[in-house]
Amino acid sequence: MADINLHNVTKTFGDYRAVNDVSLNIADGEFVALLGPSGCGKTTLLRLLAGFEEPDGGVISLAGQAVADPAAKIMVAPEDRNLGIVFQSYALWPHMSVARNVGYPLEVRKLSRADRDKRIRDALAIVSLGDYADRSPTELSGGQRQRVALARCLVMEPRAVLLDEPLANLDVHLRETMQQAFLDFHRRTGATMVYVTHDQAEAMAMADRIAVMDRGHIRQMAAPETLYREPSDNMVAGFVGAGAVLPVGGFTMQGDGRCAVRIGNADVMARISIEASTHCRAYPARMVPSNDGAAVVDGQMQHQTSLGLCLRPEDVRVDMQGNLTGMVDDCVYLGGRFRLSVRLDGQHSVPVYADQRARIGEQISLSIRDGWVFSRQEAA
Ligand SMILES: Nc1ncnc2c1ncn2[C@@H]1O[C@H](COP(=O)(O)OP(=O)(O)OP(=O)(O)O)[C@@H](O)[C@H]1O
Repeated sequence: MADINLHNVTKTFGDYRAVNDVSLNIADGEFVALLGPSGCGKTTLLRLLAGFEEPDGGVISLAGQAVADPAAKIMVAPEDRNLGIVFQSYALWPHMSVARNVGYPLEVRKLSRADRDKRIRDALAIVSLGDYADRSPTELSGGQRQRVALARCLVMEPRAVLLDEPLANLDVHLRETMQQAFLDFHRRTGATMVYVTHDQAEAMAMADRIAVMDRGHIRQMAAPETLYREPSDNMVAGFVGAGAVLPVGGFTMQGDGRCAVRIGNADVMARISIEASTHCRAYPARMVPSNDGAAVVDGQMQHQTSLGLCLRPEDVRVDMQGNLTGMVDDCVYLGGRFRLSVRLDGQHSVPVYADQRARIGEQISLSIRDGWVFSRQEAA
């Protein structure tokens, strides 16, 4: 298995930059998801890794060795990169048994019968299909077929496995089962895996780290919980997890990476990104004493910057003593609890989990116990 490195990689179709100056490092054995809306460049990035597309600029390396570097006229062919690739369509031969499908790449490479049989047995065991070796693929479910496709790429002992929306054709229930199958596969093989999806729940459930893509750029690459709790910008905050972003006019630092922001008539305590706090401190700042005697800094926005407060449903509570009030816009039963959408100021809605159903139009009090303040300015 191998680490994967991309340095300033660009791919243009006509005058459209489908992949725009992307740099990222994927560690040996890491499971990384490429996540983003349709057309953001995920598949193009995967195809560049696989060698099906040639970059216009930048360098792609596998295990420290350049496999694509136009400036140095290096372009290693897909079959020489030794990568396993799994697509949405399983591409199994219907007239061959499961075992023969899995072992076919080894036949092509003229491995001995004994060698082939052992590798096929091991690969089928890893995807829990040992008992299905003699079946035809037509006698398998969609999830089982996808596992055969995984086993087939595993017999080649690839340096990494690239997966392009492999669950897109499966129903919701099977997708969940298969997520677990992919996780088991990853744990058992220690394979480096790059997984393309536009489904954030799928990416969050499986990946060690997620690269969020938008219009050819990587907006943020981080562990799922970091993306969720500390999105770097508006696009990531909106795309990953349910939540709301409220505009913030200014903040008061509290000295422990937290700040107070004014929402309506209430002060809300929130965590703040270093970028947002330093950017605003560049503006003439004022040291003022806080109630407990610690020094605090008043931050105000520069004109060209805007700050956002990202709130997740678990940050907000229905609270009779809460100092915010709003009107219930929506109430959805999730099983065990309700998710409300509450409009705070006639303009901005926040998500809230509640134990009880609320009436649409009802006025309720809320308290906010956490949030994340970030700079809403996005890279071009
Ligand atoms: N061979 C091509 N020729 C011209 N344009 C292309 C080609 N391949 C991709 N594109 C364009 O590049 C952009 C990125 O496409 P890509 O398939 O990488 O997106 P994606 O994020 O995988 O989307 P989806 O989730 O819908 O598959 C799109 O605007 C697409 O139309």
